[in-house]
Amino acid sequence: MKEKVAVIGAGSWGTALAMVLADNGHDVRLWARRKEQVEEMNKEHTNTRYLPGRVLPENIKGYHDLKEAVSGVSFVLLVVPTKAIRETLQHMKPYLNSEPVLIHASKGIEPDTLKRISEMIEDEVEDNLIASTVVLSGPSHAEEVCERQPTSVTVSSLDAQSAKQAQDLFMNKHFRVYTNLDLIGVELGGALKNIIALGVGLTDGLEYGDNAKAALMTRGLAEIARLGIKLGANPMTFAGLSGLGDLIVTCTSTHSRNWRAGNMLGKGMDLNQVLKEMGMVVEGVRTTQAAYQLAERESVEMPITEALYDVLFNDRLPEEAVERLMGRVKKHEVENLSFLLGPDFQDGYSEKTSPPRSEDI
Ligand SMILES: NC(=O)C1=CN([C@@H]2O[C@H](COP(=O)(O)OP(=O)(O)OC[C@H]3O[C@@H](n4cnc5c(N)ncnc54)[C@H](OP(=O)(O)O)[C@@H]3O)[C@@H](O)[C@H]2O)C=CC1
Ligand SMILES: O=C(CO)COP(=O)(O)O
Repeated sequence: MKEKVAVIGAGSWGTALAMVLADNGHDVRLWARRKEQVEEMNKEHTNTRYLPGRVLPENIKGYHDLKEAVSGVSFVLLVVPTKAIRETLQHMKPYLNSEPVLIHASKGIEPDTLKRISEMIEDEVEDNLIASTVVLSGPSHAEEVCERQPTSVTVSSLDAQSAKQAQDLFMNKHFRVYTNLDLIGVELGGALKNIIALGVGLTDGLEYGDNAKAALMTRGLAEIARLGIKLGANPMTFAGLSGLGDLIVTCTSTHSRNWRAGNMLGKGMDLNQVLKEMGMVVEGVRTTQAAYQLAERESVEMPITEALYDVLFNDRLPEEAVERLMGRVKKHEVENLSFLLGPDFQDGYSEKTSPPRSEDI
């Protein structure tokens, strides 16, 4: 069925997702805050700043007026950086009269409030729109999606029907969409993997090898899952597209903004210089701050996040951070899974000792 969809945010990801929706025959309104960008999209059918060399299908129309963009639509897809989510929702709120399904595709956690994006949405919109909020996440670089390269993602909502509606809206032969009802896990996986990608970029910049990369990704996933489980996520979600899948793509692809930013840091540039050079959002920086605070609040050990926090915000040298990570007190690798496998679960560490508690690891 042909739907009216407003895509709010015409950066690389908003534009690539608008192209998927346009391929599916929907009537797509792509909102950008800069008038000249909207003019370019409508006259030249391009978005040269964010997706150079790509031609936008005719059924994507650029909008500068937020009211016009969202009036009468069935779906609103929010794809602005996390730091712009609240402000954008506040501007949009008076015009959401058609009770659209709100989908977001942004990946971050807000520092200080420590809220996920669906929780920020809950703060900012009318009650009738909250339950049907959907997140779209997974391994999906805009640069490949707009080339119609095979891509698989996950949509999640507290409302199964809304997740299915989002699945139907996006699914096509290049873009496969799974549903997962673990909203917490899907949002956390997408946000927290950016921290690890920054770290991997950084070690690549320092010219450490593949062993370091594999270790960071594996132990990174362990600490993501540790925090996620404490916050109520389903552990299995972290083995899925929005967990392991997104971690792999972000840590191993030169498309990744987080990996590239980390790489520049590892080569010795300072953070402000790096962010200026990128000219695109590097969500992992603010999310490192948020995750550091969350780990403290929840008493969850997140050594990689803490090490990166020190490099980003406390002027610690990257080499020193790596040295500290390598020199941590001896640990057992496997988390205490007795909460999943029952109290008799044995981890094989020692016959005499009980399995370590997650906070010991
Ligand atoms: N790029 C990707 O491949 C993927 C990105 N994501 C996520 O999508 C989200 C958006 O990222 P992405 O598209 O890459 O970002 P980009 O840096 O490519 O674009 C950011 C967009 O947001 C706009 N913007 C910035 N600040 C504001 C504001 N205060 N109010 C309104 N609009 C604003 C920018 O407008 P302007 O040009 O005027 O500054 C621009 O259109 C992020 O959370 C990211 O993690 C998720 C999956 C894949
Ligand atoms: O989330 C992404 C891919 O799934 C995009 O990651 P970057 O923001 O690091 O480019």
